[in-house]
Amino acid sequence: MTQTAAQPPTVLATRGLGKRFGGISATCDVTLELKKGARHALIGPNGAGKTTLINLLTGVLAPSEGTIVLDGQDITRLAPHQRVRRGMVRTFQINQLFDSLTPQETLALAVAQQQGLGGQWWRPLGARRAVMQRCEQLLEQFQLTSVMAQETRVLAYGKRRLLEIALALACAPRVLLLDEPVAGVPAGEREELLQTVAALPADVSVLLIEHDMDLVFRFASRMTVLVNGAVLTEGDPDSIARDPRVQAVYLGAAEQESAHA
Ligand SMILES: Nc1ncnc2c1ncn2[C@@H]1O[C@H](COP(=O)(O)OP(=O)(O)OP(=O)(O)O)[C@@H](O)[C@H]1O
Repeated sequence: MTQTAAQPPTVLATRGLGKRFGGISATCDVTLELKKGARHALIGPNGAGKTTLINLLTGVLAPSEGTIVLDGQDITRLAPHQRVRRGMVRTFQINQLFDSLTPQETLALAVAQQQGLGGQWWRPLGARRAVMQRCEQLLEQFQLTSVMAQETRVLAYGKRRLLEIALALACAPRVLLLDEPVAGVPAGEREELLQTVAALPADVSVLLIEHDMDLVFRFASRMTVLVNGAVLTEGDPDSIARDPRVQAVYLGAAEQESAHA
């Protein structure tokens, strides 16, 4: 009898997930499994339904049908903040940071909240030390130490994106949903961001939505391809790159784009 390696457990799963906007099916019967520690990418051409799926997972949108299960518990009807509390955290395509706070202040607030101290992180000395230690770790991990005391409004765009991911990690996620982390980042600032994304903690399961195929293929060990709201196929990067259906979808999308240019 051959012995198969034990599969990591599933952290996040959707079953038959669907979302309709009037006559449009933005998400159609999506069944997806994110394994513990996964580096999983969700790809697909414009309008494939990636953002809608993330909005369903995070609770911003309610599904028309189907279920979402996090760590074995049905979270389909939970509000976004309840999902964050259970360990599902996202970043956004567009920066959602407070411009007048510094990276250090931003992270201190999030870490204090996560450690149950609310806005009172400066009160008990021991607790404050724990908050500041975690902040220092995050600032270092995300190459933000040199700019930690500058207002976020003056930071380079790549640094702002790094702060966003650091902020998501400050919430101690079990599942991290990264929504186009390099979108809008100038070429010169991309490498630092790519490396940081690649070095995210191994125990955090990551679902990445990304247009930049360079990042996708460097990062992901598993990929799901969405087309017209439905799963076209799923597999490891090699099999996805070789799949003629995937090539046809991307080629078709590129031809449409150049025809409209
Ligand atoms: N609030 C809405 N009302 C009506 N239609 C919507 C709404 N949100 C999304 N759609 C439609 O659902 C489909 C999927 O859109 P979605 O934004 O999820 O795709 P996407 O893969 O994230 O696209 P992109 O890569 O361009 O961000 C599109 O046809 C879009 O027009």
